[in-house]
Amino acid sequence: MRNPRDFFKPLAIGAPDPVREIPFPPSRMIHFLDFSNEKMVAKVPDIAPTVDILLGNLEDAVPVDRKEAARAGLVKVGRDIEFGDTQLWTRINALESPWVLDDLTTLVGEIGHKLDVVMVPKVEGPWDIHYVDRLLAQLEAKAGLDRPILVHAILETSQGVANLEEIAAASPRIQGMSFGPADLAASRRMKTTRVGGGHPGYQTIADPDPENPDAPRASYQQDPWHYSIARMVDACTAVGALPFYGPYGDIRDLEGCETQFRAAFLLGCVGAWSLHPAQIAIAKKVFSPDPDEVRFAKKVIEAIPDGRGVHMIDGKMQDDATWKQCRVMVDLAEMLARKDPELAEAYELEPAGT
Ligand SMILES: CC(C)(COP(=O)(O)OP(=O)(O)OC[C@H]1O[C@@H](n2cnc3c(N)ncnc32)[C@H](O)[C@@H]1OP(=O)(O)O)[C@@H](O)C(=O)NCCC(=O)NCCSC(=O)C[C@H](O)C(=O)O
Ligand SMILES: [Mg+2]
Repeated sequence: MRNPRDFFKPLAIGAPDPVREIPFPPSRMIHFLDFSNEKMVAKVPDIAPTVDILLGNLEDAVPVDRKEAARAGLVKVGRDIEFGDTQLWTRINALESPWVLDDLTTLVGEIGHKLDVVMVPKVEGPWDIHYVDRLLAQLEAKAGLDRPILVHAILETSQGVANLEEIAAASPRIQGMSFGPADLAASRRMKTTRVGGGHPGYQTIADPDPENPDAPRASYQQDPWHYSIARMVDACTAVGALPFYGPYGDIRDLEGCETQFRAAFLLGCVGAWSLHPAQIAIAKKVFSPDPDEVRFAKKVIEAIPDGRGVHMIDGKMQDDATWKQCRVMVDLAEMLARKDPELAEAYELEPAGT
């Protein structure tokens, strides 16, 4: 095991110091784009200001014969476009693939100063993060970067989920995690062909009524991703990293997407992937707290300035712990209000610059 005293030392001579705190700017949606797709690229100037994170996807969904074009397209966009406060991420090819070395060397060398986070697919254990960590340090030193590029791990295999605590703690670069429900379902031999979301086959059923055994029994669809999301949230927040829900593949099912995103938000995720422009507004709505909840949280904080003792507010018991819950809500609202004047108004908070 590495000497714990060295955890925050750069892994290459001349590489920037690792961050001590993971930055948490607005991160409600990671919008996926294939930069070899001309139609999508044409939409970048309009889409970039509307999303919190724009991601150049190089991995699955990019055909093999367009891998290099997707990488070159991302380099061009990274060079040509100023993103303001929109983060620029990439999803590199899998570590076992023939493209990943060129992905990292090209992107860090050409647009490393613009790149905030590298998403690494199919991470199986801390050893995958250690590999990327050292390589990024070498490339950052070579490129003369003055801030480190962070790493986001995608959990897409049962081994990755089994090791997620070790993955989260593997490097100070770990920005956060998402899970890839399609790859993960395949790895676990789950019997679903869907990309995230629920399944009508995953149900609980009420007991038969002894008085009326032939009566229809109430049955409810369950969330097959609950366990994975909850574990990921704990692993990430335990190390100060950010958990995200992954993709919702049924693009036309906007209600299903909203419901899945909201369940993840409630459990602690800060955002989700958007695969199509229609999912951007959903993520924005779901991962921005509800104005009524923010109003109530502000009321609690104003009524209990020191966050101590027990109080009744609107018929509900409030104490030190509920005060912290309210702080989570208001801190998020304040952070989003600094970016979005409409939200600032909805939350009755001061927008940025006032
Ligand atoms: C899913 C799509 C293939 C759907 O595309 P399309 O059929 O073209 O949809 P529309 O006709 O409704 O599109 C309308 C216009 O919008 C443009 N468009 C579509 N998607 C995007 C986008 N993401 N960003 C910007 N613009 C977009 C279309 O080009 C149309 O333009 P125009 O004709 O000029 O009006 C497509 O949305 C898509 O490819 N999305 C990204 C898919 C992706 O990235 N997949 C990988 C991530 S999910 C994954 O990897 C699984 C995971 O790893 C796991 O294991 O679970
Ligand atoms: Mg996948």
